[in-house]
Amino acid sequence: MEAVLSVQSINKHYPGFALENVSFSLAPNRIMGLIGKNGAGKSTTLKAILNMVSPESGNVTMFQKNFYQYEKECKQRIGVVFGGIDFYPLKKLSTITAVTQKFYTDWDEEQYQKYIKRFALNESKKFKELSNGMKVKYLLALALSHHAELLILDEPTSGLDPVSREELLHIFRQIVKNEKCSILFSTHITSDLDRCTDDITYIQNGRVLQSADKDTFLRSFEHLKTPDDSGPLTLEEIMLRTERSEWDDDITV
Ligand SMILES: Nc1ncnc2c1ncn2[C@@H]1O[C@H](COP(=O)(O)OP(=O)(O)OP(=O)(O)O)[C@@H](O)[C@H]1O
Repeated sequence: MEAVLSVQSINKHYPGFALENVSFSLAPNRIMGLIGKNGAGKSTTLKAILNMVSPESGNVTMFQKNFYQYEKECKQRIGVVFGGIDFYPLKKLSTITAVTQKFYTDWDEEQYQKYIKRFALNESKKFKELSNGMKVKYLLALALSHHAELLILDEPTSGLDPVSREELLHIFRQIVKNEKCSILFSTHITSDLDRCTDDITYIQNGRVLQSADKDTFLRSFEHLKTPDDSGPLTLEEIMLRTERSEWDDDITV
């Protein structure tokens, strides 16, 4: 099946950091987790995909179209949530929603009201009056209310309590099952991936270390097992051991 998102050899340089030849693809109705330690390049990858930062080279194909050429058209079909963006802090949620819904031709008010209720959000509050978790939930409600076929989410679960996180992961699974939608989200929380993802892309120092379906991904790190490990390694163990071997290398240099 044709990928909904194909990222091809993206390069982006900052002083002291570079995304190098970042490539991966996401098939329809799949959830992909983007993992990597702090500063590995997860947000920069998502921003480069969305042209929020301009990559020096590389390409992004979304819905079989060149995203950079058909950006406006593609953006109608996606939902995007980035943490830490306090847009319109002094505006009430109802006002922000009124502006947002004008942008989307496929806005679904019933769906929006369903999520507002489910997330227990008060639309008469100002954006800055929301807690971090509530901000994420509100932005998700907006993203989920125009029948997006692809959600791109930067650490959507990081500000959430365990109950809300569980609920959100459940919603992700429901969306992918019931609607024509794929999800790409970055996270630090490896248990999110255990519970929810089909595919995993691991970024280390701006490069894709591995990108595959979860089983293939886990198998490809079996070399990190020691004789003391009876079962398969967890994702947390894989990350810890991969990053630790880097520290060991640093020490011997
Ligand atoms: N606008 C910018 N100018 C210069 N350097 C930047 C800029 N944005 C990001 N960087 C650098 O790029 C690197 C990757 O940052 P990025 O935010 O993509 O990492 P991340 O994997 O999302 O990290 P975290 O898990 O901490 O959010 C970091 O070294 C960061 O300092």
